[in-house]
Amino acid sequence: MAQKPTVFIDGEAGTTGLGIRERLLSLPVQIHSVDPRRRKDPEARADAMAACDLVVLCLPDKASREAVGMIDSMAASGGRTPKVLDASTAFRTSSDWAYGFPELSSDQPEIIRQAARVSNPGCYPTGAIALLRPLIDAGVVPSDFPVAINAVSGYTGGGRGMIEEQERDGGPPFLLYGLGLAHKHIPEIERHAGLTRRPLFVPSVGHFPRGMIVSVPLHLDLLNRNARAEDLKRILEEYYCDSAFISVCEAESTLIADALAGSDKMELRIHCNAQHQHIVLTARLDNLGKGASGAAIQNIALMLGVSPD
Ligand SMILES: NC(=O)C1=CN([C@@H]2O[C@H](COP(=O)(O)OP(=O)(O)OC[C@H]3O[C@@H](n4cnc5c(N)ncnc54)[C@H](OP(=O)(O)O)[C@@H]3O)[C@@H](O)[C@H]2O)C=CC1
Ligand SMILES: CC(=O)N[C@@H](CCC(=O)OP(=O)(O)O)C(=O)O
Repeated sequence: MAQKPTVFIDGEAGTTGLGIRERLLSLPVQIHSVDPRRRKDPEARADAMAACDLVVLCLPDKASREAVGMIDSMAASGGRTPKVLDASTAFRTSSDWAYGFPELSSDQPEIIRQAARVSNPGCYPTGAIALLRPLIDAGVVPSDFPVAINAVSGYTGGGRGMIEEQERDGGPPFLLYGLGLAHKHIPEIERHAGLTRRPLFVPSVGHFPRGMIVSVPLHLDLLNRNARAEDLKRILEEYYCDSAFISVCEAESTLIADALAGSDKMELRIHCNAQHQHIVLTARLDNLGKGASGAAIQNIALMLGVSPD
């Protein structure tokens, strides 16, 4: 029997690392771990990287950059190097990294399959890009449209620090943040949605563990091609008709943010008031599911050429 490919998760004990580890059990791969006491020891990590086919970086941005530096040094000294999937924000707009959103275009799965380095999308960008990219590609939303994006995330989006804080102290019921209007996900959304004007982005966090809604309000009469809500819905339905993870659903009068907690799926909706020519596009997902570990598993399967047992 052929040997199973090996995967090392650097940051295995963190929120995203644990989610990926759990989901890896569904793939025919072998997990290579380091002794937990040496999990931050560069030598132990370098040995693990040299021994595996794919390393998944589930680290803060700075530590991710350092890990990629270690792999670059291994390559420079002629060593065997693993493929890399990075969960941080560090390389999501780098042109020499593939963007790990298989539903981005029909070419994207093959791009990911061939790539040595893939960046896993951010949780908020996953929702925003899924809504906007098809409509921009279709020419309905102009690429320079002044887009404003609102979003709410469960507190696990803030990693271990925020989880401990919210679970220890109760945490505020709802908190608007990123009010300097310079959230780290804005360049990623702009680039991969195909926008040429920087979008406004206002994130928030609620006192619930996991779940997310990303909303994009638009004035229908400012869009191209006299588009109606039905046209936008049809564009999204055609774009995602082959996706096992993204579905286009009927509008609802209310949306509960954590309804997809524990799932790797994402639901897109178009809410419309035709009389006032107002629409709101919404994406609902689990920030730790399709927004992190679920997407990582899709990418790992493509990068290693494996599928669930
Ligand atoms: N949580 C989420 O919803 C999402 C997170 N991400 C991204 O994934 C990455 C990880 O985030 P998340 O899992 O939430 O964060 P966590 O804080 O939960 O986990 C990070 C892990 O990395 C470890 N770590 C930190 N520095 C080093 C180092 N130098 N060497 C080895 N291990 C190290 C931490 O250990 P210790 O705690 O001991 O410091 C911890 O176990 C981040 O870049 C984040 O932006 C992406 C999508 C969604
Ligand atoms: C609630 C919360 O704090 N969320 C995080 C983003 C979470 C995340 O997943 O960011 P990456 O995908 O880029 O790692 C934040 O706003 O910085």
